[in-house]
Amino acid sequence: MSDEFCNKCQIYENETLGRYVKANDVIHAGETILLEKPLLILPCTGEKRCCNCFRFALQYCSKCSISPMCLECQTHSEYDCSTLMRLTSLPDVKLDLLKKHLDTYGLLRCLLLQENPETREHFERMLNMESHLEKRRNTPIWQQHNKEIIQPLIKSNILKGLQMAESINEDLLQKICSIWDVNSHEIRAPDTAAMRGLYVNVSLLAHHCCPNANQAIDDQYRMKVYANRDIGKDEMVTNSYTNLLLGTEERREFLREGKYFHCTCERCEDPTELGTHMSSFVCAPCAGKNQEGFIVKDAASKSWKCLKCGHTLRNAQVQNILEKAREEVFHSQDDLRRLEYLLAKLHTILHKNHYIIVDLKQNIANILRSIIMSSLQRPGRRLYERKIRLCQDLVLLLHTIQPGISRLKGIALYEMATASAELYRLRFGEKELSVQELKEHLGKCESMFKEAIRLLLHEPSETPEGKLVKSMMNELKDLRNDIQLLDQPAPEAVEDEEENAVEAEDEE
Ligand SMILES: C[S@@+](CC[C@H](N)C(=O)[O-])C[C@H]1O[C@@H](n2cnc3c(N)ncnc32)[C@H](O)[C@@H]1O
Repeated sequence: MSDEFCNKCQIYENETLGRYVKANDVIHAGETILLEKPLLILPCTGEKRCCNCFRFALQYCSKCSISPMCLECQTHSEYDCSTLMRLTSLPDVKLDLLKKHLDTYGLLRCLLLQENPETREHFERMLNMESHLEKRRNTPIWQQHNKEIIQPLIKSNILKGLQMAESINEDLLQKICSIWDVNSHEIRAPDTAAMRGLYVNVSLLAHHCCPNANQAIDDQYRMKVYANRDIGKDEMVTNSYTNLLLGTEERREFLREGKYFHCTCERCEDPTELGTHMSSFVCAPCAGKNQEGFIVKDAASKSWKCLKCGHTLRNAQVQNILEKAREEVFHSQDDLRRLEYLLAKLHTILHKNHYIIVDLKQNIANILRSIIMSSLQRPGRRLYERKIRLCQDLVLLLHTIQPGISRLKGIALYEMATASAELYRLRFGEKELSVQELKEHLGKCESMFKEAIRLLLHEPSETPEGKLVKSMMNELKDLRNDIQLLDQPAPEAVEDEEENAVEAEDEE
């Protein structure tokens, strides 16, 4: 454990969670809890990335003949290269089999941690991580790993040359694959695609669907974990293993399938998802009577029921509606008019915060962003108004599910501030706002900017969000200058005043 982590946190263990982490003392919002280097970085399943720089690999190392490399890198870890050179030159080693099954290389890299005296301790720490090996035994994922990774690696004969050859068996290899599935974190490759990193300490944090800690990865692939709100003494430190903008069933399914537990956090246990209704349906009978009723999944009976009138939906109906909605969203991608039409349609079936609606709105907001950014002329006011409304909806929702420091909220607020400032300038240009009104509105945008910066300030400086903060600070400066200029009298007003003064002097 790093010193900072040791001072701030303590590891506990119980039957439900396994190991988890609690705060030794109050950790304040924004405070760094942990900054950790990855134990190892691997590409995602089925991808071939340079083992040195992680760009896409187009060839293999000329020395060891097995490590994927890009066209620019010439070398990689000296220890790995010389060990692999020795292994690949053994008689009977089937290099083609290894190259055909790309993911064998990742597993081989894990075993090399044990070969190298300098990283042997890393190997032990990796093996000490949660694997859920027994829960996975003979499941489809077990069989897939066996077919695609483990058997090809064994049959390639390369393992026979390792010092630990005697202790390698199918269970050990399955265990390593499981550890990666349960504990690895998604990280951005240089081309912004996903890779996987293993972080020993970060992976001790338990999951929560409204976590109290955020994590971010810097340009050196270090993981920073910081408190997103004040964490009390002896409070559990939690992060999120899943996308927080999904509904309860989807989050739970992801956690059950990939992380082997049933989430019982307050958000998951509340059928209204803390009042956000991110999984609720509009009740048609209530709507017919001009009333507002929402159908939620009753936790005890597991049936879908309106909170107001008791009207029910069958599970099959719910699945059918969701499947169709998802399909329509998929087919409307990038088509603004179709997305808006679909949004209007789904609003009659799903709650305005339903996760499919939220996803649709984010799609629309992304399209509007690219229209605004690519326009040579200032886009029309309706576009800005739409953008602002979409950002407002998201910010309101995030206030509940990510009440503290939130990256998503910071970005949404920033986009709302820039679109609002543009809209007010446009309205001022059309003489709809007076100078005083424009000043007041821009003042509100300034507050939004400041809040957005506060929410993104703890992101490492070399991440896209960290870089955004820098440009936001410049934009904030410009906005403040604009507001100051509005305090100065307009040039015509100055001229009029000067003329009046001269006339007054002449009269005297
Ligand atoms: C990344 S590991 C966390 C560390 C792990 N508890 C250990 O002892 O190594 C993820 C595993 O922790 C457990 N876990 C994490 N959060 C949990 C939660 N909210 N409820 C139940 N189990 C949880 C699950 O077993 C999950 O597969």
